[in-house]
Formats: sequence, C-alpha cells, structure tokens
Amino acid sequence: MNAHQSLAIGQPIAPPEAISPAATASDAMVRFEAISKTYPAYRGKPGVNALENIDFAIPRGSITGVIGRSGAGKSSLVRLINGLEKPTTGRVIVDNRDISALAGRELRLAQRSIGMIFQHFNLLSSRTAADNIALPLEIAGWAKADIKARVAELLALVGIADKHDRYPSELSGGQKQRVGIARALATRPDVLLSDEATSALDPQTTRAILDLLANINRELGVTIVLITHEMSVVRQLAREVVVLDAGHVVESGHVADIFTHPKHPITQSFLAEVIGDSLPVSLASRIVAEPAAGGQAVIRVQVRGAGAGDTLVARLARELGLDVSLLSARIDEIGGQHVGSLTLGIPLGISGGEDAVTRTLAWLSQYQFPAERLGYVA
Ligand SMILES: Nc1ncnc2c1ncn2[C@@H]1O[C@H](COP(=O)(O)OP(=O)(O)OP(=O)(O)O)[C@@H](O)[C@H]1O
Repeated sequence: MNAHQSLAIGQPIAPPEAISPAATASDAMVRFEAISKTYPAYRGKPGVNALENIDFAIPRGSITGVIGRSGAGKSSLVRLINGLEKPTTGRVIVDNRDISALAGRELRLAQRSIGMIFQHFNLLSSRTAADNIALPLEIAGWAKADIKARVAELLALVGIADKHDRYPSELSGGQKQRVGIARALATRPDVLLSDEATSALDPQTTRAILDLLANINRELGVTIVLITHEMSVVRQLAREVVVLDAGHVVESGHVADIFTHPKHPITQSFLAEVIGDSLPVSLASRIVAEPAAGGQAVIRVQVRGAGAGDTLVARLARELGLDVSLLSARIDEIGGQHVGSLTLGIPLGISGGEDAVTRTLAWLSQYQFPAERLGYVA
C-alpha cells in the first residue's frame, strides 16, 4: 500500500493541469493559437495590448469559465471567438475552422453556430418574446411555419412557454435572460458565449439561469464559454477555468484543482471573495501574528474528494500523538468534486515551541494536502 492508498480522507490533490495541452487536438471546440490583440492608437489615445500570447483550448462539450477583472481582456477574447474582432497575430479555430480568416457570407454562416447572451439581454423592445427569438431564424431565411414550431420549442426549453406574446418591458430580468438564451439557441449553435449573463440578476435568479445553462449543456451538448468577473459563477457552473489578467492567461485548469491549488495572486484574490475561504468572524478576530506560550498555531488545510477531511483530524492526532483541535470546517461541491478547507489548532509547547507545528506541516506535505499557517490563537 502506498502513502496515498492508506488515506481514508479523500484524494490527495494532483497538481493543476493546464487546459491547453490536453485539449489542443481535435477535441477542442475553440482553440486560441498564439493570439495577440492590439487596438491601435486613436485620436491621441495610446494603443492597447488587450491580449498577448494567448494559447489555450476550450474542450468540446465543456462549460469553461473565463474570469478576469475589468479590462483583463475577456470581451476581446469573446469577440475573437465569434469573429466580431480579428486577432492582430495568431488564429482562432472554432470547430476546426479558422474563424479569424473568414469574412462576408462565410463568416455570417459560421456565426450561426455561435450563440451569445449578454448582461443586459439586448432584446428588441418592440418585439414580443416569441418575435425576439424568431429574429435569427428570419435572418437565416427559415420558412414561417418552421419558425413558429421552433420558437414554441425554444420557449418551452427555457421554461417560459406562457410568455410567448409578452414584450420585454412585461418580463422580469430572469425571464428576459431566458428569452435571450432561447434566441441564442435558435439556430442550434455548437457554442454558446455568455458575456456576464447573470451580472444584472439577483442571486436566486442567477442560480436558476445557471441551472438552465447546465441543463442546456447536458442535454444539447452545447459548449458554453462563460465570461465573468465572479468566482461564484465559475464555481456554480464551470468544470474548466481560465484566469485572465492584463491580457495574459495566468492560470488555467480544472475548477476543482484551481480552487484547491490557486497559484497566481489574482486567482487567490478571486477565491478569497467566495465564502468557502472565509473564516468564522469569531475565529478570524482571535488570530494574531505572534505565538503565545500554551496557545495554538492555526493551520488551514485544503482537502478534496468524497469524504474529504472526514478522518484527517483523527489521523493526525493518532499518528503524531497530538491534541489537534478542529477550529472550523467547510466542504463545498465545486466542479463536481467535494472541495473544502479545515482550520486546525495545533498546540504550541509550554514555552511557545513549534515542534508540533513543524511535524504537522511535514505530515500534511507528505500526504500532499496544501496547508498554510494563518497565525496563532491564545
Ligand atoms: N475597441 C476598442 N478600442 C480600444 N481599446 C479597447 C477596445 N476594446 C477594448 N479595449 C481595451 O482593451 C482592454 C481589454 O478590454 P476588454 O473589454 O476586452 O476587457 P474586459 O475584461 O472585458 O473588461 P470589462 O470586464 O470591463 O468589460 C482594455 O484596456 C480596454 O480599454
């Protein structure tokens, strides 16, 4: 039995694996190859390098989150996927075709297989829900009877069959986004681009729309690219994530890996914003920087896998002969995996000695549990 098999406390955490190399073959739905995008200087404003050295692939059938702060380059990336912008260098391959090389009718045809939904829905206020959904089909030259049947199907798919004749002003934000999703799916696209599609919605409606997108991905097999500045959206929906910062991909991989193993400070700061990382106020307020004789060191351990963390405290106590306390614990389901963090109190020696802390950190490292020392409590 090796060290890993002997653990009853969930899987040790594998190092995060970049999306790019794994999905560069034909299983990629979208592939960025050596992309850069520079907006030229204009009327005295300097040029902007919005994207530099972008090389990654979005697996076919995946839900991939692209997260970044304002100005990171997310919208530029999306506009490259649907051919609204051309790269300055490199190629964007969508479904094995170089969309960056297409123009005119060819580009318009390719764009029919790429749907898009927006933060502010972008519905025509003068058209009913049904007529908004019909629009791309009219443009594509569908027959009237076929449009009618398809629109009815789409309204049912997004759960608003009864809103057929309603105008956007008569719909809630969530209902408007359902119309937007139905319109985006009208021409049966292979890719659905979501540009901050839930940013204008309350948390409950956001949850419902993200659930709808998950169903669409599962049932129709549509690849979803989720542009967002919120890690909570990535956590709820995506399996893969790409972190953009100042035009560069700083980290990418499976969501569960990135959540347990964030490397880049920008990823760490996104993660700090989601509740899983926060400590109970009563504990956080007691943590100090200096050890106190007879107190405890506070260690946070990341755990992952079914039963994650269940027996970690007991094993540590037994194997190291320590009086370990569990100060707080949180387990979430992220990217389809159980991921969590345990905050442990490790006793200091009578004179504040750290021998037990050193042994605990070595033990955790041996079993590949990422751990950090948060400070000390009396
Ligand atoms: N058409 C344009 N012309 C000039 N500069 C642009 C243009 N579009 C974007 N930029 C610049 O490129 C950079 C990246 O912008 P982009 O909109 O892609 O970022 P973003 O991550 O989507 O930001 P936000 O979340 O604020 O929408 C920014 O510095 C932006 O000012």
